[in-house]
Amino acid sequence: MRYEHSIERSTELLRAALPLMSRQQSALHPISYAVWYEYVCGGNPSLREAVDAQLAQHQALDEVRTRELFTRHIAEIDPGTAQRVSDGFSRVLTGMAESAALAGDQTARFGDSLSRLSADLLVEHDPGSTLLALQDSTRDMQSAMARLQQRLAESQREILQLRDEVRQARQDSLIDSLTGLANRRAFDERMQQWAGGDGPPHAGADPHAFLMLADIDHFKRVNDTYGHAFGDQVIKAVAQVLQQFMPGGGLAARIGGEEFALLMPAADAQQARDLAEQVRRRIAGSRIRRQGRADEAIERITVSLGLTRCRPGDSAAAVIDRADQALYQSKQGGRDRVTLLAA
Ligand SMILES: Nc1nc2c(ncn2[C@@H]2O[C@H](COP(=O)(O)OP(=O)(O)OP(=O)(O)O)[C@@H](O)[C@H]2O)c(=O)[nH]1
Repeated sequence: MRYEHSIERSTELLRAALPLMSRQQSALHPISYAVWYEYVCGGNPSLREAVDAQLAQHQALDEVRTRELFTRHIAEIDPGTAQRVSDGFSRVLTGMAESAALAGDQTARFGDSLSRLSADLLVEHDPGSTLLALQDSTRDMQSAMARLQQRLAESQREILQLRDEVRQARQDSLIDSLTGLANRRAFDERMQQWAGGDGPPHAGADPHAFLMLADIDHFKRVNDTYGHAFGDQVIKAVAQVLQQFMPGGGLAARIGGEEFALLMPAADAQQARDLAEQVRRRIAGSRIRRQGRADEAIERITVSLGLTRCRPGDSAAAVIDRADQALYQSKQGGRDRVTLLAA
C-alpha cells in the first residue's frame, strides 16, 4: 500500500501530529515528526500499539524512545532511504518555518504601515495618497500570503512524496527478494498481530487459522549436485506453488533458506490437511528443468510439511513450535509427507 493522502488530508494529519509531538520530551525534529505522522495516520498498527503502551503508563516519549520507535517501526529500510527521508523532512520543515517567519515579518510590516497611515489620516495628510499607500501595502501583503501558500503547498507535496518513499521502502523490506513471497519479518509481524490479541488476521472471514511449514527435502544434495543457481530456481518453483494454493486471507512466506510458511484459514483440520496434501503433490509432480538443459532428467523435488491449528490463546511462538515439531515428524517419517499435529 502506498500513501495516497490528498493535500487536505496531509494538512489534517500535520495538524493532528504537531500538538502530540510538542507534548513529548523529545525535540521537534524530522524523526519525531515521522513517528507522530505515522501515529495519527493510523496505517502503522505496530507503531501505534507501541506508542499507546508507552502513553498508557503516562510516559512522554523522550529522545531515546522516539528514536527506537522510528528505527523499529518506520526506518526498517535501507540506510540510504532513511537518510534521504530524514534530509527531506529537514528541508520541508525548514522551508515551512522560513515561510512562516517571512509571513510573520510581512504581517508586522503591514501592521506598522496601517498604524502609520491611520496616523497620517489623523494629521490631515492628503487622503488620496494615504489610500494609495494603503493599497500598496495591501498588495504587498497579498503577494506575501500567496508566496506563503505556494511554499506550503510545495512542502506538502514534498511530504507526500517522502511518505510514499518510506511506505514503499517498508513494503520492500517485507518481501523476500528471491521469491516475491512475504519474508520472515512479515511473517513474524502477522503472527504477532494474531498472538497479540487481534485474533487471526482473517478472523472476520473464518475463525479457523492453520499454520503450515514446508521444508524442501535433501536440498543440500540438490545444491551440491546441480549448483546453487539451480537451487535458487527450485526455491522459486516451490514458492510459486505456495502462492498458487494460498487461500484468500492467508499469507505465504519464505522464512528461511529452503523453509516456507503458509498461514491459512480453513474450515477444519481436514480441509487444512487436504490443502497441504495438494501442495505436496503439486511439488512432487513438478518437473523443474535446468535453464538451457531442458532434456536433462532431474531427481524429483519434494517437500516435507508440518501442520497445526492456531488456537486462540496460543502465543505465536507456541504455534510455530508445534508446526515445527510436525515438520520434524514428517522428515523423520521419510519426508515427502504431511503431518498434522493436533493442538
Ligand atoms: N540455492 C540456495 N541454497 C540455500 C539457500 N539458503 C540455504 N540454502 C542451502 O540449503 C541447504 C539446507 O540443507 P540442510 O538444512 O542440511 O537440509 P537438507 O539438505 O534440505 O535436508 P533435509 O532438510 O533434512 O531434508 C544448505 O545446503 C544451504 O546452503 C538459498 O537461498 N539458495
